[in-house]
Amino acid sequence: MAQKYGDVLLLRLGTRNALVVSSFSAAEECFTKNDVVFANRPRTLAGKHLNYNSKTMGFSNYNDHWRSLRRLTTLELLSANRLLMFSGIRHEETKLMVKQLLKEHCYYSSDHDESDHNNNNNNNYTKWTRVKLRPKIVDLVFNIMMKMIAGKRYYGNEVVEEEAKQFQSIMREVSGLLASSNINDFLPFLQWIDFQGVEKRMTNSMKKMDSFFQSLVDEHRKILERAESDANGHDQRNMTFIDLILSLQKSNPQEYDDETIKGLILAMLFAGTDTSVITIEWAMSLLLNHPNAMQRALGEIEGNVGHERLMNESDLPNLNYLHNIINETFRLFPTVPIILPHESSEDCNVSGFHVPKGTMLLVNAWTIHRDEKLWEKATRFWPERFEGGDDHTEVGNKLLTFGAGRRVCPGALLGRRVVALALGCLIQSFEWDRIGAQTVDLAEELGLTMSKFQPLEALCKPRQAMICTLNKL
Ligand code: HEM
Repeated sequence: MAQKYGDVLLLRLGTRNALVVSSFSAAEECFTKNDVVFANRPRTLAGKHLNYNSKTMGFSNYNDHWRSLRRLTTLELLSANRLLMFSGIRHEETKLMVKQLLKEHCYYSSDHDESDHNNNNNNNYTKWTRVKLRPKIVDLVFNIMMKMIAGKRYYGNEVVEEEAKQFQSIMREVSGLLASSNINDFLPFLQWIDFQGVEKRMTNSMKKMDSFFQSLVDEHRKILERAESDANGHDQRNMTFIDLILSLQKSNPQEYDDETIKGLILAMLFAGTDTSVITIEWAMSLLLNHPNAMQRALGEIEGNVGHERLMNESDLPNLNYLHNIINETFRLFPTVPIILPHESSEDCNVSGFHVPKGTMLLVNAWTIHRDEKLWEKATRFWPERFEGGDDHTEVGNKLLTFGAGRRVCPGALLGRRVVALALGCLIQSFEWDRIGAQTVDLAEELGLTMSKFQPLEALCKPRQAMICTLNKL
């Protein structure tokens, strides 16, 4: 049964109600006036398994504990100060991605030999080559996350082969299962159809993942203990997220137990990787279809950074147009088109509707981001619309890319940095073009996250002005 009132739809799905919100004003009402009521997440099949115990940060069924876990995440792990400590990792990994692209996709022209290359002859690389960008970005983002979490890289070169293979296989398995359980999560009355199959496979995969994460925690615990018993008592390594929570565990073992650490690793990997990868791919696709915007972004980077070095995070505050491109990408292709479900903990009122306790809230960010009443020329890619403001301006606030209210994404700052750094370095280092005259197809793949249906393939070659710098990376 369904009741509709303006852009708000109340569905009764068996024992479950869902409130579907497609207007900014109704969404605002849910996340401001009713923020406390909608602070919980519903119990979903994926959530149940992405959940070590009732405490785990992330997706569902941890409603009693989310406040303390959010505090840990936002204040201890993903705060601006803490992120600054890890900026070296992000810079190093982005540099490695650029280096790898250069190695795999750039050739010497036939009339130059290796010595030209060594002499940094600027005419060496003249050929356009085809690049499948998504695998490169996946490697980059996973490596950044796992370096910050555990000090390990599992993709590309310089990895411990066996461990990396195991990690990659577990990630593939769990991602596949999460994708297959999504429809059941949104339409719970369908769960009986494949409930047994999906649930059984999920239990097995989660066991594998649990033991993998436990071995990481044990390894870090041993290293910390060894460092403490060392005569100097100095640990020379860079701290990782696991180390940071293990040190909190000492003073508060009940709050920060191993289950919490594993739950946090899991939440960060599943909430923080796909989302950033998808955004970078959409942004590059949009820029290929709008070469003038690409040119303007390049001009801004060249003006602020030059050609003598690869851009880094300290350049980001000067690159307004790059941020405008990213905001416009977030607007047109929000990675999480329907914001992760919230649930009402008591009866409330939204846009004149009586919403019963236990109703699942589904906010349609995709529709709101393309609402003509809210955005001038709403379907047009026009980064300039964000000019003269930042995310706290009126326009910026209409973006629901990271959700809103108490459960707003705690990784927004990190996500934005990773996207901006990767995109900026790709624009600065390489020339990009479409394959053929056709524009890049912007069809979307349906799912909990909204990736590009056709993975992006493009032509690339190093920028002449950057060759010297790139050869030195
Ligand atoms: C472009 C990048 C990203 C996008 C678009 C994105 C988007 C979102 C959205 C829409 C939500 C739901 C918010 C709500 O329900 O109101 C969310 C939640 C979450 N995100 Fe992100 N995210 C990104 C990056 C990250 C990163 C890098 C991390 C962590 C390392 C992260 C961790 C989380 C977690 C843990 C939650 C659940 C929060 C809770 O339930 O309280 N996200 N994200």
